[in-house]
Amino acid sequence: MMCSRMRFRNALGSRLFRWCSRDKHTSVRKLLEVDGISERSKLLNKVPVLMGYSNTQYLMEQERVRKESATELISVLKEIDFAEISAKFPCIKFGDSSPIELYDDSAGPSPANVNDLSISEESSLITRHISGEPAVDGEVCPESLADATTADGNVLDKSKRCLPGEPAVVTEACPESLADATSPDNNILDKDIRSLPGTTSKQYRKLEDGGFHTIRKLLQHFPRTYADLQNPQGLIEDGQYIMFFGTVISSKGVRIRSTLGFVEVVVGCSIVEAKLSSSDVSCNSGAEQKQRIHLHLKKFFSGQRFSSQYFLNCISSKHKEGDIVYVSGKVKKVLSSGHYDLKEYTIDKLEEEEQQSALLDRKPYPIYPSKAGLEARLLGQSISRALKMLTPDIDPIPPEVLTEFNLANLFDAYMGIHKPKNRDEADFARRRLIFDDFFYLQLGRLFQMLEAVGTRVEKEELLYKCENHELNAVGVDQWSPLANKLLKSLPYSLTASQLNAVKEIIWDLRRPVPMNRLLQGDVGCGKTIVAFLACMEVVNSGFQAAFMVPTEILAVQHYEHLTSLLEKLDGDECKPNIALLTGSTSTRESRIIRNGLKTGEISMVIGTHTLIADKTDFSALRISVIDEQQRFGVIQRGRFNNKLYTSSSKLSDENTSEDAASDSETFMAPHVLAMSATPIPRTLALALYGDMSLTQITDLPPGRQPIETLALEGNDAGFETVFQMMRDELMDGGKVYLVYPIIEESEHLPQLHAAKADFDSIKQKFEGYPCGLLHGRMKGPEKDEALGSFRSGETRILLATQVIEIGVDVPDASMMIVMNAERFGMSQLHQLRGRVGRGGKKSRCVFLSSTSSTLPRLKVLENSSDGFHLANADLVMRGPGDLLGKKQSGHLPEFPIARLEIDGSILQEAHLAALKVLGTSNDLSMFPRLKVELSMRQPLCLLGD
Ligand SMILES: Nc1ncnc2c1ncn2[C@@H]1O[C@H](COP(=O)(O)OP(=O)(O)OP(=O)(O)O)[C@@H](O)[C@H]1O
Repeated sequence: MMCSRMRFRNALGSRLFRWCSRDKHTSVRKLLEVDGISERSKLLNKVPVLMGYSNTQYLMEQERVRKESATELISVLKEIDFAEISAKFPCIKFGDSSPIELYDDSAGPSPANVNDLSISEESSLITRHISGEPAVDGEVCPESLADATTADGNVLDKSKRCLPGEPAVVTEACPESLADATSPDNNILDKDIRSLPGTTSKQYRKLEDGGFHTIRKLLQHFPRTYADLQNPQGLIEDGQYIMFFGTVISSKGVRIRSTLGFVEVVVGCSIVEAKLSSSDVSCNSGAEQKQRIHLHLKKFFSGQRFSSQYFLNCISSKHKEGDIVYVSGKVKKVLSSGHYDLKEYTIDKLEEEEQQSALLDRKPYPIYPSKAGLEARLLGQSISRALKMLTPDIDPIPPEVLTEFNLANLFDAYMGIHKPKNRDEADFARRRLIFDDFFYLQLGRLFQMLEAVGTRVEKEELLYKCENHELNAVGVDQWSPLANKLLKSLPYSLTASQLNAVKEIIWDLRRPVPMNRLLQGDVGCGKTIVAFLACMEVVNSGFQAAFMVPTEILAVQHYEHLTSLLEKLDGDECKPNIALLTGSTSTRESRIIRNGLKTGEISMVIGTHTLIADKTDFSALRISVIDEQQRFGVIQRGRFNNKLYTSSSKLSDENTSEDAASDSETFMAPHVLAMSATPIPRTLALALYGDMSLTQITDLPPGRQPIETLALEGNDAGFETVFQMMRDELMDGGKVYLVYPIIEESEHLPQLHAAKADFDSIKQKFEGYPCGLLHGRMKGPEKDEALGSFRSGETRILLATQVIEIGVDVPDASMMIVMNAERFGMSQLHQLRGRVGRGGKKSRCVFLSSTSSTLPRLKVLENSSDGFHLANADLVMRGPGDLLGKKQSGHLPEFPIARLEIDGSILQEAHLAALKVLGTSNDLSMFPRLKVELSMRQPLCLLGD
């Protein structure tokens, strides 16, 4: 019964809509007369408007899609017996609110005049808008809804209408600050794409499929480049996509038959046909010959309604004779000469006269990157419409910041990037938008830091220290006794930047929030000792330290290094218990070590990935050091960071008071010190590790001699030279690394030298100098043995693969030869080169390339030993993706417009601006719009309330 009623209503609804669109239908006439409206055109206009749509077409499309859901809803509502519910559940009160008034009387008949279906649909439309739901297919957000009144009488002001997911919609429910913050202007950008005017439901769907769900998304689809609008020179060929400037000669609508018509705009423009050569006697030499051509822009319309002469005239009247326009599209020659059809065209009118004359020369025309197969035309049109929605006060950044940093207002920036008058304007706009990318990243990070600090004074102090970096330090005299002892026992003095790094890190360790710091420095600058000192600081306080490295070789090396340093300390009582845990550690030994970590007997562990295994538990882990952190995936780093310590029972030492441990710290996540020798330019590091503090070691230990670098072609002569150099080095008491790209020879890559294959021949060639072999396929102990022998001098030549690239430290190794060096990236070669020159002996490094064509790239390394310089060169040459490798670049924040390699200075400014804003208002309460914007862009940021 109910089903048949629903079917009937559905049918009635669709019939009504069909009637509405039909000419001269007698039933419609009757219906109109009943309602006192006697003209079809009036009905056609009234019905959709009453229902909240701008015209009949939208209404019909919407009706088709929503037919089922809307009608079902209405039926269900009608089936509800309110009287019965009231009787059963007295606590439920049905309000007697007045009907929802959408329009005042002057705007049209009262809703009572509208048939049942449309009232209900209208109500449901309002309900959806009130609840923040986006419009459904075909709905064009009715402007009149802006002033709608909710059922309980609250004014649903357009300015207070919140977006889905925002805290409140109705004025009363909005917290004050957010009510201000969500002012209409602030919200325009995050409006649903379906609020874009003049767009059909099909177009909405296309835009949504392309990922353009909001106006912001659309506006942030920036031009890839700009084309100079100049008429083409030379021959125009069929199928070319060309832009033209010209004047509208005519625009007319032609009705072909009752259901088909077209509008044709004819644009005349002059093109330079050819540059005549000086040999052409009839003309001035080099003169340009202009030709007048006509472009025919045709658009077809089908259907009775759209092929009416009236409709076609309306469309054609948009373009007036004499209008100066720029058009673009695919040209197709037609029969008469000088005439072309323009397909898939866009046509834009130049608005003002001065503009026209200025722009006739050169107006940058935005070329958008394609996305999800969307036609350029739809994208361009939609962006233009979105721009029209903007108001000049959309900018959440305070004007004083804009002035100080010489930035365009956000409104101008969007206008300037999409519709620039000239290149300068586009550049200025771009600068502002890049600034935004960086600014919110910095603001979020600093905001989070401040949130973790208690009082206002502390916050201000923190901000001050962020501005004045050198103040975040703990003097050596305040370090823990263990750290101090280790420092004093070192056979060398720390360099200035090593010392500053330790001071900065210890300052962080004393704070009640987990440190998240990146320690960066060039190869061989001495990061390891800095991390050891930080570990000793927490170990001294009764906590544990974990040191994770990417390879076993490195773990063993660090373990041996640290234990040998600790052996030299006076007094046994304070010596911490250090363990080594790698994949090669025997099961029995691993069990003992894990147990020791769990009970707290072991204070520090050095190891590989085994440290993040589930079964490794700590009693009181306070610092996690991740060496060569770029070698670990983000997930692995996260797992390591998340090893929360579970007990504070180890806080036995009296020094705990100095560490200011409080109850709240008991379950604090460990401090994280990540280290990297891949010299990432500061700008890139800031962006990549936006949430990390950065410490850089900028100097090398004293006495280091620059490594002499040579790039040679690996032909016979090249090899002869290199082997002679090697002989000299060995005779001089040096040690030599021979680095190979592969272990064994490969049929597929015959040009590559292989470590194993060369072993015997090198042994023969350098008789008397023992050789060793080291590669990734060897077992842990074999590797240790090979490296140990080389370190001790038992072997003088080590044939190795790139396993030695990271961290291997044999201070008296003095020469390196890299075979097929072109196979390695620049930063990688720089890392490899860093394995020599780590002691006082003058060292040499030779890069052999397979072909002469790859030599120039290697020659760059001859001239620079500065890792940061090389990384910058690499960054500019290859971009951040290649420089960082897959693992890291995949986690670069997405910047819609900024290019890290060239926009570094703006990042620095954005950092200063963020400090300034937070200095004015620590919790951003004075800048509510900024706060809302930040939460939109960085939802993970803890934004207080
Ligand atoms: N201040 C210093 N003075 C003299 N030698 C130092 C100093 N600091 C560290 N060293 C020594 O320099 C060598 C390189 O140090 P370390 O292994 O810590 O470098 P690193 O920064 O980790 O380099 P890599 O990235 O190549 O691993 C070591 O032999 C270390 O003992």
